[in-house]
Parts: sequence; C-alpha cells; structure tokens
Amino acid sequence: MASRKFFVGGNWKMNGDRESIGSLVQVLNNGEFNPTETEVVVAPPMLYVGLVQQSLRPEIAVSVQTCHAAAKGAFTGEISPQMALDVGAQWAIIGHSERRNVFGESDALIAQKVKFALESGLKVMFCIGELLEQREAGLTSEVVIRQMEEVRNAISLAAWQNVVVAYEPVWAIGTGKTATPEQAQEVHHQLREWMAAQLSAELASVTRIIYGGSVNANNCRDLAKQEDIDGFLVGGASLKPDFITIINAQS
Ligand SMILES: O=C(CO)COP(=O)(O)O
Repeated sequence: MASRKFFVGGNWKMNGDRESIGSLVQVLNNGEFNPTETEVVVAPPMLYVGLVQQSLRPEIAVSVQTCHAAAKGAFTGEISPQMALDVGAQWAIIGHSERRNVFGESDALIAQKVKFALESGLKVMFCIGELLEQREAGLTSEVVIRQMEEVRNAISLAAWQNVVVAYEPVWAIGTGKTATPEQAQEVHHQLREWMAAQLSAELASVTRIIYGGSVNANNCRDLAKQEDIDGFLVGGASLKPDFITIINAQS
C-alpha cells in the first residue's frame, strides 16, 4: 500500500469569537502530535483567518472555507484565493455540503472554484457526499462519482497532487450519526478504484481520501484503521480539545 500521510482538517464553520478562537489556538499550540506523521489544517471563519495564521504554530496550516473563482472584482461578500494566500492561508475547503445545499452551489460552480483555487496556488480539500434520500435509494456511488467527474473534467492530472478528497455523507454531518467504518471504507474504496480507472494508478495510490461526518474522539480510531481512510475533516469536535485526540487517531 502506498504510504499516504494522515491528514486531519478542522472545519470551524461559522463558530467562535476572538476569545474562544484565542483559547482554541492555545489548545492547538500546546497539543502533542507528530507533524511528520500527520498533516493538520484548520479552517476558521474568514474574518479570523489572518489572526489565526499569525498566532498558530507553524506545523498547522490554515484554510479558508470557500473562495470564489476569480482573483478580484464585483463579487460582494466573496473572497479570492489570492486574498486567502495573502493572509497566509494555504488551503481552501471547496464543495462543502453546506455550500452545496444551503447556498445552492452547483457541481459546475464547485468545479470552477476548485480549478481556480488550484491554479492560484491554494491546495484544496474537495468535499463530496450523498444526501440521506440518495443513500436510501442506492445512489451513493453514482452521486459521489458525478461530483468527482465534474472536477476531473475541469482540472489537469498534475493538479490532483494538491487535492485531498473529503467524503462527507450529508446525513452524517452535524447529526451525531457517523458512517460506520465499513460504510465509509466502502465508499472510499470505490473512489480510489474510480481514480485508478479515470486518473491514474499513481494518483489513486497517493491521493488522500478523508472522511467527515460526526467524527469524534471516540469513533476516530476505528475509522482510521480502515485501509482507504486517510484522515478526517472534522466539524463540531474540531472546536474542542478532542481535536488533539482525533489528530492522533492513527498513532
Ligand atoms: O461538515 C463537517 C466537516 O466539514 C463535519 O461536521 P461534524 O463533524 O460537525 O459532523
């Protein structure tokens, strides 16, 4: 098996204020983990990205939670990859289910955003995942593969080296209902097979596929044991000291 560096992202979503974010940064700065074994990235709300970047230990990278597919211009409320890079972010989360389902971002728009972010020099946590009714209708593979295809059609093969794929079943996000290790492994394995067939055997073996959806300090170890689960994208638990336990899930 190819060695893929374990990857743990913390998606803080629209949570926190200066005080609580300051405390969380202290927890992260004091937490023990081995940066040669695990890559750690946190995504604060946009307004705090620069502040977090300045106060956080350098072994933890900073991400934005979305960014637009243009460098600048008349896009009220948006930020560009260039701005993210300017304040020290190295990553963007793109295609999160809340962007897709609450803000109506289409597969096509998300593919454009992934393309533009990568071309601008950001690395991308690209999120995919099915709704509960899609899972119940047996459409999980079809949905996640269609989401992958949009991005495959938009970016070059070389660009995939800066992509981490985050499988986040929508029914597991913020619900306390985690996919079982077997359910997650099944989808991750299908994604890796799709990559081998549609991208290359090399990309299939090196690309990290991480799981998101109610990951916590109790369930992370069993999930991390699965062959095709290369880490996590964590929401609620990334706001707590539990995040340090999750970072160390594989050690
Ligand atoms: O959406 C998520 C991470 O991006 C997952 O959120 P929860 O861990 O709160 O379920």
